[in-house]
Amino acid sequence: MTTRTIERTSKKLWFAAIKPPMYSVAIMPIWVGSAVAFAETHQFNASIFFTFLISAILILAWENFSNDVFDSETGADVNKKNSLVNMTGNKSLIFWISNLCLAAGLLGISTIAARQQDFTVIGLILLCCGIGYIYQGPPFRLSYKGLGEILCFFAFGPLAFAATYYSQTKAWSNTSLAASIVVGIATSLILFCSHFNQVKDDAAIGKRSPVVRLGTKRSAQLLPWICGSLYALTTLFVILKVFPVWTLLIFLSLPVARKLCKFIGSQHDQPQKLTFCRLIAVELHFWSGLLLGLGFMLTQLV
Ligand SMILES: C/C(=C\COP(=O)(O)OP(=O)(O)O)CCC[C@H](C)CCC[C@H](C)CCCC(C)C
Ligand SMILES: O=C(O)C1=CC(=O)c2ccccc2C1=O
Repeated sequence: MTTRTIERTSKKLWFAAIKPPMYSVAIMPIWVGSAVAFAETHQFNASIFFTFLISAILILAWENFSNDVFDSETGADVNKKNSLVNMTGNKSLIFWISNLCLAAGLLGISTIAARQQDFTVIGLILLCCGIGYIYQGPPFRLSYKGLGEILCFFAFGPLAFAATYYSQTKAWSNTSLAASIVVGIATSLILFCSHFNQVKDDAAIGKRSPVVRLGTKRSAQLLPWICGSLYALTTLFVILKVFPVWTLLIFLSLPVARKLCKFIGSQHDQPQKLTFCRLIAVELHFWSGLLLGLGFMLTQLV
């Protein structure tokens, strides 16, 4: 191997370890939640929005860095080249960087609570962090029992949306709750898809992810239903007048949903080919969230 090839491979490995595209899962609840708040109240506090955004990214960095730390203790990541612990060989460094990210993220959220003189937002985010911990940390490790997708739904759906909406308005909203269901499902879908290429390693260490439990064929058959639910729920909420008609813009993300179902459906039994299927799921989450939020913004702007 030439020095350039080594450099390129190492860059790719760091990119896969830090996973920049994945951070859209922290951004979307804040974007859509704030868009719902703007559509309903015409209020938008940019400084709260950006403080929340940066804090959420830092909290997700904690979740991901500590995931590599905890997985290094169970053997889940023995074959994972892009684990930060495997790459640096320094578990305690990654552990302390993750804790630093958590502390900085929570500090940011605390400044929002202090400005509002109200502990609701920090309370909700602490609940999200608790969910993040029981997902992967000892003695719980609920992801090993196949409960990750449900936890993920609540953290990135109802809880993150309630915190975002409350940070902008100091109130609650049924529309925000409905939007959180759509975004929560899209987020859990990413986690579900990320289990296809790990199915053998997961089964070997007794990690009962939904794909291990159901098998890759039945899991792939479920995908069109999960993707379809994003569009069916949005249409239902528009018919019930919970969502404005502009939110039907979400249908523009349908080709990405189709690409995801086709890609996994045709090679569900070849896990080595599915390493990047989570990126298509991230793409679907990104476009569906962006368009849904835009739909809410347009009701005020047009
Ligand atoms: C770390 C997560 C998935 C990776 O899991 P896995 O071990 O299967 O994958 P690897 O192969 O990469 O090892 C995501 C877990 C999500 C968790 C259920 C909920 C996290 C909540 C966040 C802390 C909340 C951030 C919300 C924000 C909007 C404030
Ligand atoms: O590494 C991963 O596979 C994931 C990381 C992550 O932060 C996340 C967040 C929300 C849903 C899924 C995922 C992942 O799959």
